[in-house]
Amino acid sequence: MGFVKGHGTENDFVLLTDPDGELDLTPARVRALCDRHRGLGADGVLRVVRAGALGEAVAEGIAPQDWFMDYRNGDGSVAEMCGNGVRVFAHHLHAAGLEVRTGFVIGSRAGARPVIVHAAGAVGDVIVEMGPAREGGTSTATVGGRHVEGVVVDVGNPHLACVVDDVAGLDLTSRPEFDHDVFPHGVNVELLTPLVDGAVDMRVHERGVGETRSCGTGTVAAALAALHHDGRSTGEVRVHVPGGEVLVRIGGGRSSLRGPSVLVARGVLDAAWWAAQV
Ligand SMILES: N[C@@H](CCC[C@H](N)C(=O)O)C(=O)O
Repeated sequence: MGFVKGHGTENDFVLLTDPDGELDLTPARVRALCDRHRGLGADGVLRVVRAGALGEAVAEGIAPQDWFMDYRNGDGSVAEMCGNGVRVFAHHLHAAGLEVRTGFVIGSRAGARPVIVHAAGAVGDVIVEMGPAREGGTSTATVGGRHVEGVVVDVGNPHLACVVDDVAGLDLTSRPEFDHDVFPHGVNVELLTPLVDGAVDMRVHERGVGETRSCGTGTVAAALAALHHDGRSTGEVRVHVPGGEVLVRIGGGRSSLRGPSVLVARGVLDAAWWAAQV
């Protein structure tokens, strides 16, 4: 079976192209692929499948012939959406000749995500319409022993985006403690600086992964929290993450994410190794 390895601002993925949905992608196989010692190493897996090939019902705005991003976290869990993943997914579709249009829809469990591919060369450049970023009040978490407060944001997946004064100093080695009544299915926790000259610095602890070098949906949540902290509800924010920079726009009940994508390698999984990972 062929694979592609890629990343978006160093949030890295293994892509498995499975148009007809034939792959038995078990949690154990996802964990093995993502393991940085016994597998290829990645934060998550993107299965590239036609929406119509999925047994599950897909959301409004997604046609059976659309490509669907079946996203899995490195721990094997399923997540609704991945903003960096969508950009890498779109880049891969172009590079593999599976899509020739520059503007098209990618399906996700959070709904249809229209993309525009501005470049699909060595470094891709993709804008994703991320849908509404819904604010749901405030909540708290404990991060490395420190109490933090943040904005609850639904970007299709759950986030707690916290403006703090020392992003670099907080310990994200272990999973933040959070309010399970507010986040019954877990949460991605972002730490960010206040908005200065239209930009913030952000770090993230991702549900199902750990600290990663970027999280696209997290940057949208962070932009909303930064604007909120600045007394605004709309605007454009450059989000600096350890793995690079993305641009988020929020306004008119919608959000968009623009950023790079890199396809690193193409290869073939060993059939015996794959069969042993059940
Ligand atoms: N890295 C992704 C988000 C992946 C899913 C997340 N860990 C979750 O469980 O919700 C992104 O770029 O958005």
